Amino acid sequence: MAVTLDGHQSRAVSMVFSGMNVAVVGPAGCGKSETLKAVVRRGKDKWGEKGVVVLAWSGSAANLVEGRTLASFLTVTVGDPSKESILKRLLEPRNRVIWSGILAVRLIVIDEAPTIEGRWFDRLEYVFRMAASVFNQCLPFGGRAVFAAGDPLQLAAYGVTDTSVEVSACATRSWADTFSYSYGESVRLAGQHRQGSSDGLRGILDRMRFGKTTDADIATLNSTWGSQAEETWMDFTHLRARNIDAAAHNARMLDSLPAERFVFKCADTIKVVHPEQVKDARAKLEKLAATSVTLCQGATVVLTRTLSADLVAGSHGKVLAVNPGVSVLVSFFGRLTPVTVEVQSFCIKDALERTLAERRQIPLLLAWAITVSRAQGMTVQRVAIDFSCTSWTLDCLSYSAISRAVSLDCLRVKGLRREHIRTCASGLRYYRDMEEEEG
Ligand SMILES: Nc1ncnc2c1ncn2[C@@H]1O[C@H](COP(=O)(O)OP(=O)(O)OP(=O)(O)O)[C@@H](O)[C@H]1O
Repeated sequence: MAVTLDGHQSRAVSMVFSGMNVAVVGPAGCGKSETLKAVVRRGKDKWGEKGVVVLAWSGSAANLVEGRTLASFLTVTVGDPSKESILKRLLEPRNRVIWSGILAVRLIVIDEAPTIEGRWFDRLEYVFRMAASVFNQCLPFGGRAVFAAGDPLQLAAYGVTDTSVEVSACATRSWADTFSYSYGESVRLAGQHRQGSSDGLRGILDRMRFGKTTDADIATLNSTWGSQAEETWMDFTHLRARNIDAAAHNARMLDSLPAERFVFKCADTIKVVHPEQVKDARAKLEKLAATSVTLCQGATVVLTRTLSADLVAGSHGKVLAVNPGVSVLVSFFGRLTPVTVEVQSFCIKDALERTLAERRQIPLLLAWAITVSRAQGMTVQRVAIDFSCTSWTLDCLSYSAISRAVSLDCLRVKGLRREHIRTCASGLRYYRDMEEEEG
């Protein structure tokens, strides 16, 4: 069910339909993704399904908003081609139908935009600009409506740091052209919908975001772990910096359950033929759904795909029963009735929605622990983070992790030290420049 937007969210939506490009930014939980969903709904009402494209960098972020990855939209299945070579390929006669799909797009919607590398944002902008009439080629994205959402003070694109040559999408010239001057605006959302203000978590996060964490904040967060053994919080999701650490925790927890194990093995259909494309397709399928998922009764799982308006990707629950290879009965936290989750099809498609590769797999993963990257964009009802068990060197990683929680009550933190809290200079610069623009 759609939420009722607050004043800032509604204003951002109205701006898009009055002809402005809009980038909504703001802290975790201020409602950027909900605003994005409202823009998509209204855009589809106005321009139809084909008139709106929803994009994100990672498969998991795209899944959360029922969108596509940038690379699949641009039909780049291999390598790191230049914007000119992407355009050249799209203009080939064999890609005529894909090109006409791009021509039909009137609204481009991008979630978690700061996680996109600058060069990929430039490529997307260039392709859309070249797909416009010659009179509109001087306009960003060829004059199409553009809406982007994300927080430059959360996780940046992979490999993008303050000293790297590559920058995040929001530090590019094409971003500035799209969302400033007379074409658009960067809009800061001021609501806070994930964390209530009552128990102090919101204040702690506000300070952490700008590198102003106090010793008292660190002590408050570390005091949430208490003296209980972590095994007593079976419904808490542990967040880890790296896949390998999340997998190790899940394996340990699975071993502690006495129930019979069931392995869901994926079934792949690959429709591309070139060996490099096949390799790339397999790597992308792996990001959408695991090769094999081992489950048993009592396991904590996360849904990796939105099944209905009130059962969204990121929902956590406990396995009640397994129908091997077919379905899993899950009791999702906060729902009275268990849900049967069936094996689903995960596809990599080209710009015209033609399937390049398909993986059939159960849309569930063991979720005693997940990575912060996978959790980005999610609200996680109960979060546990042991900072002493993995490395937390990435900028903004600690903030991105802790901000998944809804309150101090629903958070367990251990081993947090000042050096774990890193902000990102380019993110700080983004907000400072915005303030200067706003006067
Ligand atoms: N206007 C609203 N009224 C009620 N709930 C809302 C509203 N806007 C957002 N929410 C809820 O608040 C939570 C956080 O919202 P959302 O995911 O849109 O925030 P976000 O800014 O995208 O967060 P993040 O930066 O972590 O991705 C979600 O559970 C969402 O449904």
